[in-house]
Amino acid sequence: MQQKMTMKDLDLKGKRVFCRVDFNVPMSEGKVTDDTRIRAAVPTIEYLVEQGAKVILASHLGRPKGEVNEEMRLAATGVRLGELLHKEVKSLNESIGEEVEKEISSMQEGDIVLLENVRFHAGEEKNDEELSKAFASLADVFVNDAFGAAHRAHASTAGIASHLPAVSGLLLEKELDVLGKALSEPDRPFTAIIGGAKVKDKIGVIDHLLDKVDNLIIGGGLSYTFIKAQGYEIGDSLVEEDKLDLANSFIEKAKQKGVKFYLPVDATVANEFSKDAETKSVKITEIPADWMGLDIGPETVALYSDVIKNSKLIIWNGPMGVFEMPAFENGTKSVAKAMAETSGYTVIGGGDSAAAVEKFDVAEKMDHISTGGGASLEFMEGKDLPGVSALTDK
Ligand SMILES: Nc1ncnc2c1ncn2[C@@H]1O[C@H](COP(=O)(O)OP(=O)(O)O)[C@@H](O)[C@H]1O
Ligand SMILES: O=C(OP(=O)(O)O)[C@H](O)COP(=O)(O)O
Repeated sequence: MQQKMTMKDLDLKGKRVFCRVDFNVPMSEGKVTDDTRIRAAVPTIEYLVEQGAKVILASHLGRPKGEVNEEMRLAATGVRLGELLHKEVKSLNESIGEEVEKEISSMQEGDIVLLENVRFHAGEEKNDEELSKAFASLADVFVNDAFGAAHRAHASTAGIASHLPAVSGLLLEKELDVLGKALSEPDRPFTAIIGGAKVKDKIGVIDHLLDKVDNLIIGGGLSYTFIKAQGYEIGDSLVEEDKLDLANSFIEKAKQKGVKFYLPVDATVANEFSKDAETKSVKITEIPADWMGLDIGPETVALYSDVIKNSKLIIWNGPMGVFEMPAFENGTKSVAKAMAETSGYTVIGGGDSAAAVEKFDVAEKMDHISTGGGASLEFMEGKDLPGVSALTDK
């Protein structure tokens, strides 16, 4: 990939810096309930402050569809950032316009303002030229540190980059570095674990990873499409009937490439989709007709844990079962534990897997937890990330 300019390539003293972060964090009753993404942006913000920049932070929160939504204001993230930095962060209630310009014109070096949710403007998600120019007019330099939104070609992630010197922030750089190295020069054996609910969302990533890995482990709801494709009864388990041929073609591709393709050998099945359902462990070839597979079974846990422990590099994306319900958390919890115990380099591909390692208290033991779910998936599919390609070439 073409090398992009970073913050370190520019003299930022006294410069107005429009820094796009991803503060799209979970909130409840107006408070931030998980500040991981805010903490992940701190090194970049501290660097900008140390360099004497005037720091103008911008982010989206939720999907307000181009309208002001009181529940999606960013002020609470500004409060949390202020606590983390021990420094004032001034939250504004607009992201463009006269008031914003006035605030910025009175900023001193090292000051920080946080613009309002950029998705309150319909032009943001449309990557509107006028809005991109309006953002650019507020600053001298654009820093993109929003890895979580790097797969979106929006006005504040990509559009603005055509109008200013555009460089990567430290978080964006680190994410690209870790994921990029993993895919281009992996330590072997290299294992990818793909779980979650839908095959259709993971087609690209499975296909691309089959060109790279030594072992591909499949778990979660999407495994039943593979099991059915192999001719077995899966009862009421999740299935995508139109993806059966594709599932078999992946198994075939793995064979041709010499990739070991692991499917569950047993499952925890339930008589209904409920936390209070009746459950039992069965061989994967013996799922009763009216039951559904909601987790991998104990033999699969042992098999997958063994592969994880014998790998030098492991990338994990997607839970092994319905881990939100205690009756079906064992597979995900055990994989998380095996990831914590392996001496291999462990990478968590954001989203639900990141939530799972937090939930099972092993986040500290992972080598890299990506702040982007969709973004890391698209990266692992080999796709171009618009928030990165829009940056200025070195
Ligand atoms: N066996 C299963 N049956 C139904 N849902 C499952 C199963 N295993 C995992 N899930 C669900 O998949 C969801 C996570 O999917 P996610 O990783 O976001 O990817 P996807 O894009 O495939 O939905 C979780 O909410 C989890 O409960
Ligand atoms: O939370 C995000 O995506 P993710 O859950 O896939 O990591 C990003 O902030 C992007 O948000 P979006 O999917 O509304 O564009």
